[in-house]
Amino acid sequence: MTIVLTPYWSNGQQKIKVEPQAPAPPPAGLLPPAYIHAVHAERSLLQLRSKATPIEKNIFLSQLKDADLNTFYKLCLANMSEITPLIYTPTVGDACLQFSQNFRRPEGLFISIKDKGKIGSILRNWPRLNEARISVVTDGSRILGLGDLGVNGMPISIGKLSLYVAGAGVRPTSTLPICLDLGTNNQKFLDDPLYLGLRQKRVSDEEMDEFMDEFMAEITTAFPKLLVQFEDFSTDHAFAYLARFRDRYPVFNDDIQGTGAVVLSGLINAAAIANIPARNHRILFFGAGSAGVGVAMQLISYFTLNGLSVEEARDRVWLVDSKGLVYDGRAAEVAEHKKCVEMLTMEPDFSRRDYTGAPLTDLLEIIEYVKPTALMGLSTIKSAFTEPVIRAMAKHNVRPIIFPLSNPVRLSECEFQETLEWSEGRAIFASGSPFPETTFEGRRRIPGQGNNMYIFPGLGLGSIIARVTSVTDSMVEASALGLANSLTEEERGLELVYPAIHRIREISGHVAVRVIRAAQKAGVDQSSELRSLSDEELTELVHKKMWYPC
Ligand SMILES: O=C([O-])CC(=O)C(=O)O
Ligand SMILES: [Mg+2]
Repeated sequence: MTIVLTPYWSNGQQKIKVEPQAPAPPPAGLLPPAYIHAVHAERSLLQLRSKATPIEKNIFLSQLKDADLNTFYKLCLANMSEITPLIYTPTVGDACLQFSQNFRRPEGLFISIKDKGKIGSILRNWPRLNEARISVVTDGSRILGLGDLGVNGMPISIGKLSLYVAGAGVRPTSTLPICLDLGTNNQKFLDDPLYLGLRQKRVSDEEMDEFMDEFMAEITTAFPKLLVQFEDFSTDHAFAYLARFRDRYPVFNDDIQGTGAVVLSGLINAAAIANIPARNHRILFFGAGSAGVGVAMQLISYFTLNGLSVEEARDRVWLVDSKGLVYDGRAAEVAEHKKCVEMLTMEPDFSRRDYTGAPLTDLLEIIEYVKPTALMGLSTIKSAFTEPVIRAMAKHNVRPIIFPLSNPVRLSECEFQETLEWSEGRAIFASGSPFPETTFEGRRRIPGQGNNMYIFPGLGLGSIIARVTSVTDSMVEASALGLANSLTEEERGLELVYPAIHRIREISGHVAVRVIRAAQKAGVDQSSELRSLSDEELTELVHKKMWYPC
C-alpha cells in the first residue's frame, strides 16, 4: 500500500508528517503475498462502484486520497467522466452541505476573523511552505448555488484543487485549500451543534476589507510563488476583491473570469454549429450575479476584439436580474449588476437604453421582446427555463443556444432531455453541471458541460509555469480561445461545444501554452527563459512539468 501525505496531529498543534512522494514499500509481511500495486487501482474502482450514493462515493474517494494518493489520482485520470462529478460538481455541493457532519481530518487551512493581526503565523503552519503554488480560497459565502455555507465551503477549495492535479498535473503537494471564516448568516448552521465554524454572523464589509488586505499581503509574502484563485465569494465581494487585488497580486476569480472564459468558448463553438457568427448573436442572460456579469463582460470584450465597437457589442447583450429586464427606465433603483460593473470600473454597463416600456419581469415575455439566439441561465433558479420558454427559443431560432449554467445539477434552469424534446432536438445545449448523454430520434446527443473546470486548471498551470505577477484579461481571453479551438474533428462532428473530459490533460496543456504566450505579451511573466521557446517546445515543456501518479 502506498501511503503518502498522511498527516498526524499531536496535542492540537499544527504538526504534520509528510512522507516523500514515492514512498518505500512497507516491510515484508505487511501486504498480502499477491498484492500488486498496479492492480490495486482496479480493486479500488470496484470498491468505489459498490457504494450506493454519490456522497458515499465522495467520502470513499476522499479517504482513498488520504490513504493512497497515487491510486486516487490514477483512478481519476483513468475514469475522468465517472469520477469528476463525484469529487467535484455536483456531488461536492452535498459534501459542502454535510461538511460539519462528515469532517474527518484536516486537508487545508482555516483562517478566521479571530486570526486578524496574526494571519501570517497561521499561514506559516502549512507544512509545505516552499512547495505551495496554487491556493483556492473561499469565504463560503456563495457556494455553487447553495448560498452561504460558512466553513462548510472548504470542500469546494479541495475539489477544485483535486482537479488542478487530475486535470492539469499540478503536483498534489503544490496545492493549498483555504477556507476563510468570517462568520456565516446561515442560521441553520449557527444553530447546529456540529457546525465547525465560528458561531457568529458575517462581519461588516469594513472589517472584511481589513482582513482581506492582511490576508493577501501575508499569503503572498509567506508563499512568494503562489497563485490565488478566489472561489464562491458572494457577488459583491467577488467583484470588489478582484478589483482590489488584481493589479497587486497574482489572483483571479474563477466565478467571474473562469466562468466567463468557459462560456465564451462554448458560445464560439455553438455559434459555429448554428452557423451564425458569434458577434451576431443576441444573448439573453437570466441571472446577473458574479457569473452572469462575468460572462457578459467576457463576451463584450471578445466582440470588440472582433470588430464591433463597445456600443455595438453592448447591444448584443440583455441582462435579466431578480427584478426583470435591466433597462435605463429602471434607473430609480440600482440594478444588481451595476454594483458589480462599477466595482471593476468596467464599461459598458449593460442597462438597455432602447427599451422604454413598463418593467418586463416575465421571462417568456422578455424572450418574445428580445428574440434571443442564445439563452444563458446563471440564476440558480431550478426549472426557470420552462417548456414555453424553450419552445419560444425554438420558434425564433433554427438552432437555439440554451445554456442552463447554474450549479449543482438540481438548480439547473432546465434539463437536457426535456430541452431536446421541447426544441424538437434542435437546441445546442450546455449546462454547468453534468447531464448524461442520450439518444434523441435515433441520434446520439451529448450535452456540453460549460463548467469553469475546463479553464481554471490550464489558466492556473500556465500562470504558475510563467510565474506571473498578475493575471490579465488577455490571459483569461487566451484561455477561452485555447479551449474553443481544442475540439477535434470527431468532436465537431458530434456537435460538441466542449471537448471530451477524458482529454482534460491535453486541453489544460493547450490552454496553459496560450496563457503563457498571453502573459509574455502582457509582460507579466517572470520565467523569461520560456520566451525563446517555439510553441512545440513550450507545449513539450508544459507536458513534461505535469505530475503523474506512480
Ligand atoms: O464549481 C463549479 O462547478 C462551478 C463554479 O465555480 C460555481 O458554480 O460556483
Ligand atoms: Mg465557483
